[in-house]
Amino acid sequence: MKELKAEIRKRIKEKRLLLDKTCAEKLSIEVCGHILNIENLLEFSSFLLYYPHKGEVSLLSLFSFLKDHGKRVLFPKVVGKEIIPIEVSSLDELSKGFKGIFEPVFLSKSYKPDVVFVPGIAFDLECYRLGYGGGFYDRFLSGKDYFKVGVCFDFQIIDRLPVEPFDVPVDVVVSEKRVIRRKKWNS
Ligand SMILES: Nc1nc2c(c(=O)[nH]1)N(C=O)[C@@H](CNc1ccc(C(=O)N[C@@H](CCC(=O)O)C(=O)O)cc1)CN2
Ligand SMILES: Nc1ncnc2c1ncn2[C@@H]1O[C@H](COP(=O)(O)OP(=O)(O)OP(=O)(O)O)[C@@H](O)[C@H]1O
Repeated sequence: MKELKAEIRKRIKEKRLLLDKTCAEKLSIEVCGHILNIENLLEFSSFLLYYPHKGEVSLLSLFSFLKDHGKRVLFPKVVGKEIIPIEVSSLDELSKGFKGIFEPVFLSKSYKPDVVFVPGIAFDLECYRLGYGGGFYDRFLSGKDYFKVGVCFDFQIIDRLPVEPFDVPVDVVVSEKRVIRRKKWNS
């Protein structure tokens, strides 16, 4: 299982590095457009974004949109093995933290998000996710009722990922081409 996950991580990370910056920016704007079209999304009031790292989809264009609509915007801060969501009023409040990813400087203003945008190396058609392997998001999401939006470029979606008991699927996966909702057994 571990080897299979590692092999998929390597393959997709290589593809992601091939994407040029201009193209990634254009596709990121398309992904943000699909996100804003998710039904009822703007009825939620607090949103956990992430700062793009190593070729991830950038959601930074959503930052001012959400602020202008009176929403609380949070960014993850890594403390030990945990992710702490911290409110950010301006992107100037971020500086390089864990693995060189921009994160809030101060450990203040931690709030519970309603919506969590989840970065990933790969997602599958059942909305399972593969991350860097630290288990940060698995731990953060387990047992919580956040509305979870997986965010990626379309080439990061594969048919089926190997799944372990602690893996937490997202409610919807959004790429520039697709919006995939997780099927619920009871609906
Ligand atoms: N934008 C973003 N923020 C995030 C995550 C994420 O995946 N993306 N995380 C999700 O968990 C947490 C941080 N975890 C991370 C774990 C590993 C690496 C990383 O770059 N790993 C290198 C390994 C080499 C090295 O040691 O630098 C890599 O895989 O290339 C990044 C973030 C919280 N914040
Ligand atoms: N709910 C949890 N509680 C405790 N440990 C966990 C939990 N979820 C995952 N882990 C640990 O994290 C390790 C990595 O998990 P996994 O390979 O699924 O990471 P990932 O989802 O790819 O990474 P990330 O979430 O950091 O992007 C697992 O081997 C497991 O030991």
